Amino acid sequence: MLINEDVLGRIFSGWTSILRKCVFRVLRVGPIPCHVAIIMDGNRRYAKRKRLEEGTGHDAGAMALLYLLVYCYELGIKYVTAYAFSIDNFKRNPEEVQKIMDLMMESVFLLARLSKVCSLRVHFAGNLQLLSADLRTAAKKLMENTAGNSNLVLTICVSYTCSDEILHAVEESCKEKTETTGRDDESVIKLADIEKHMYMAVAPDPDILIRTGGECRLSNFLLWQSCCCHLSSIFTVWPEFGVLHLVKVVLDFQHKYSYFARKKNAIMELENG
Ligand SMILES: CC(C)=CCC/C(C)=C/CC/C(C)=C/COP(=O)(O)OP(=O)(O)O
Repeated sequence: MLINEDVLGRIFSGWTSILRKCVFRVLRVGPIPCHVAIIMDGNRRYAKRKRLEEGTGHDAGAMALLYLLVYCYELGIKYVTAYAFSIDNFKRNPEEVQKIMDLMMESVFLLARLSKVCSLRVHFAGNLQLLSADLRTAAKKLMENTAGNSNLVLTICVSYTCSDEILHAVEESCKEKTETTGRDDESVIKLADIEKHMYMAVAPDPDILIRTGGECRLSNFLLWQSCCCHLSSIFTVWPEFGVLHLVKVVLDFQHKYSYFARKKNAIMELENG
């Protein structure tokens, strides 16, 4: 197991931490994204390349996520959303599925510790009914225990696909309208009703969506929310994603910032009539 309690101490100490803070101070002269979303691809390739035991790539992936959270906290990025497990991933070999679920359970404890260090709030987004009762209970407890925190908000998309999220939001909107108006025709459903019931209603739309592992697909992740965000496909596999990759992505974002700001304003004006 790669994840252990010493990790947190290591991330926050040493000369690399000082150097990182200096780089971040310079980066903060420009606009900083509010929300970064990530598709953590390439864990198995990482393990294969390093000739590690099968499944160890996911351990290293969870560590990389932990490091990213600390970098985002230090840089002032408020929201991080990670695609940890899609509904389609349940079709993988049952041993690998179990390994990822166990890892998620262990991560819950580590995230609880991190939440105290950097006032981290954790959300789990997706069809949580598909998880084991133990993991669901642990996830709900972590969400409740961190609900008062506000410096950094992590949303872990698990048992998630965006098409399932949209379907769920439409169903919930219809149910709510029927209860409140007695009408069940879809003409009374407004865009705002659906958005209110999206799992991702807990965060603003992402400014940056990163996919590692060299792929350029969204794989049913945040399709609804990513109409106006900077997409970044990175060749590096997820466990090797580090601070320099984040700095490069943020610099790219800053370079294109005025275009995205104009686009977002235009969409907001259209929505507000
Ligand atoms: C704290 C927390 C939420 C932990 C999450 C653990 C974690 C990193 C899960 C990601 C699992 C996953 C399906 C990765 C995709 O890489 P892949 O297996 O498809 O890799 P490949 O592209 O090399 O096949």
